[in-house]
Amino acid sequence: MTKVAVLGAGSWGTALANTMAKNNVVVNIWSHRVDQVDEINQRHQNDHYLPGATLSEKLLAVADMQVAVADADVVLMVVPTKAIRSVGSQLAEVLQNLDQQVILAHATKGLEQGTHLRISQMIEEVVPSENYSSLAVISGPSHAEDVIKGDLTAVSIGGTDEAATAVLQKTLASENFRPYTNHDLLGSELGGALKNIIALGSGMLVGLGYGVNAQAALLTRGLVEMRSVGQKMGAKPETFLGLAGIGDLIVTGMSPNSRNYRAGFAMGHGQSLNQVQEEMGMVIEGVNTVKAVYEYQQTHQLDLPITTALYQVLYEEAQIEDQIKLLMTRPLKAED
Ligand SMILES: NC(=O)C1=CN([C@@H]2O[C@H](COP(=O)(O)OP(=O)(O)OC[C@H]3O[C@@H](n4cnc5c(N)ncnc54)[C@H](O)[C@@H]3O)[C@@H](O)[C@H]2O)C=CC1
Ligand SMILES: O=C(CO)COP(=O)(O)O
Repeated sequence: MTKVAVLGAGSWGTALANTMAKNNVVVNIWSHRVDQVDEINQRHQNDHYLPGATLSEKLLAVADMQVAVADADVVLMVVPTKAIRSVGSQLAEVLQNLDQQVILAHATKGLEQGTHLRISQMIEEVVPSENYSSLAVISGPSHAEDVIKGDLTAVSIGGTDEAATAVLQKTLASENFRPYTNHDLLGSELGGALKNIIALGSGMLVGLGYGVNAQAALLTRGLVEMRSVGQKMGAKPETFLGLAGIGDLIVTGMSPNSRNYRAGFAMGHGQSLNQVQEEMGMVIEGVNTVKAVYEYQQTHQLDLPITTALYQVLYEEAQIEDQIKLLMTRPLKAED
């Protein structure tokens, strides 16, 4: 029987671990917080992150990473981007101590500040290659809040090792949860990271009172920006037409369950970024990703007007309405 260690017990780590536990996969979920470990094991809840949800009694939470990872076939990292290096370094030590090799996967959607690296590139820098047989990503349209309720969901699992992505697929698949595999790890990671930028903008539009025409325009032109960044970084353009691209853009850009959309919505209503971040209590990945992509475009001859507008709002105190006006009155051009 497959054993999986999920590292990170926020909303997404918990929802994925719970999906696997309900499939009779042996799952240990690691959290660095003992109170959270107790809450999951004793009350089968993780109330801060998934209020009202009852978790599978088969899901075991563990505070010691070495205990969680021992004998695991798969390690799935689901912490925010800014924690990937530190959790990855702890994992490296554990795998070295255990002299163990695993299938290594992650479900994190961001880019590193400063380096603009993808998550798998950061993992490669901190975990010795002898400790994992392959790397994969779980991406696609999947809010934890909907998955935990059993709402129908399809995700994509990107990775070049078909045997490994098939193992992940099997651990997650159910009548309600349908994972597809693909070979484009890079594009699947980027789709998940880049759509958060556009979701922030979509929330802002709705917060300001604009309608679905405006949202459709933003999401469609946003997809063009996602694809240009993706192509520049080496992704397959067709990945952006799949679950990890347009699929995730739709769910995150339209649903109030999205943290990025909600953050944008609150800013559209006049709240400051600081207020929004304090009140959310969960990671809003798009805020850092906007900065990483804005910086990347400066050195890579890209034209990303939506990303630039959002950077101005989030980092240069520009007014959202002024940026919308600038976007709408740019020189007219062909749709390419
Ligand atoms: N929430 C969702 O529906 C989805 C989230 N994701 C992605 O999954 C990643 C995680 O997101 P969420 O679960 O929503 O985040 P979250 O904010 O709900 O939880 C993050 C978890 O990571 C832990 N953590 C933070 N820093 C840590 C550190 N230094 N060491 C150890 N643990 C640490 C926190 O204690 C918490 O348990 C993000 O990249 C997000 O974009 C992807 C798909 C769906
Ligand atoms: O990636 C997600 C859904 O697929 C989650 O997005 P948020 O982080 O905006 O909630």
